[in-house]
Amino acid sequence: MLPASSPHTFHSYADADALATQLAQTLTAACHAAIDARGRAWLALAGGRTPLPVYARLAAAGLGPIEAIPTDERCVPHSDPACNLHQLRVALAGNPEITVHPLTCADGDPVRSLDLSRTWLARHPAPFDLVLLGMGNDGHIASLFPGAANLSEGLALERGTDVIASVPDPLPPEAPYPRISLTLARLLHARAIHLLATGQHKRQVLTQVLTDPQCHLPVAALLRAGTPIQIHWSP
Ligand SMILES: O=C1O[C@H](COP(=O)(O)O)[C@@H](O)[C@H](O)[C@H]1O
Repeated sequence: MLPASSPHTFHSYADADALATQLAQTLTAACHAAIDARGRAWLALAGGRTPLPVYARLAAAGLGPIEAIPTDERCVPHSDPACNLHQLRVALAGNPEITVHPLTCADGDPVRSLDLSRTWLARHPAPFDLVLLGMGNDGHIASLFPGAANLSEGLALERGTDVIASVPDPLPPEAPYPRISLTLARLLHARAIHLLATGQHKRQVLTQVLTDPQCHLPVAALLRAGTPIQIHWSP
């Protein structure tokens, strides 16, 4: 899957269950190392459906203090099942030592949410101990969508803006909402970065990105940034 010169590592699993078990062990080990070194683990965790079994396994592990934020958020109320914060908190609820902080206001208002997330991230500048990213069928990562008007701001590699508000164009039918997203530069400010994808369509997207230099999907910007990424895939 990867050219010999690639800085990345590709992990292929027999099925989604095996992927979730192994990836949860990897997250657990990273959290233990961070807690031993710095007293807490500091994570950015993908939203969407694919990582939820990983989070359920992580919540079941004996860990220590973990603070996390979503990599991105849908601008909906926190009580809405489409809210990444909501899903993360539900999946991690079994472990009271894990705190997930919001990127948005409780009502999901995009303008005030951008202000909130910028202020909050400015106060929390430490590199993430681990970033777990998902990927959409359209090659988006976090909420950095191919058709967004301000995508270039979100993908810029110079540190400056930690978070952007954007509107996917077209809106994805499964989650048609304005978004708040960490920028690629902020996501790369991390000790370890993992990318999670399941299914044949997402594998084709990854293959295209890794083999076609003319492919300019957001996930391509991640994989060409020069930072080693651990890619996890299963059917
Ligand atoms: O909208 C989003 O989509 C991606 C992928 O989600 P999945 O359900 O296909 O796993 C996700 O990584 C992102 O955090 C989320 O907001």
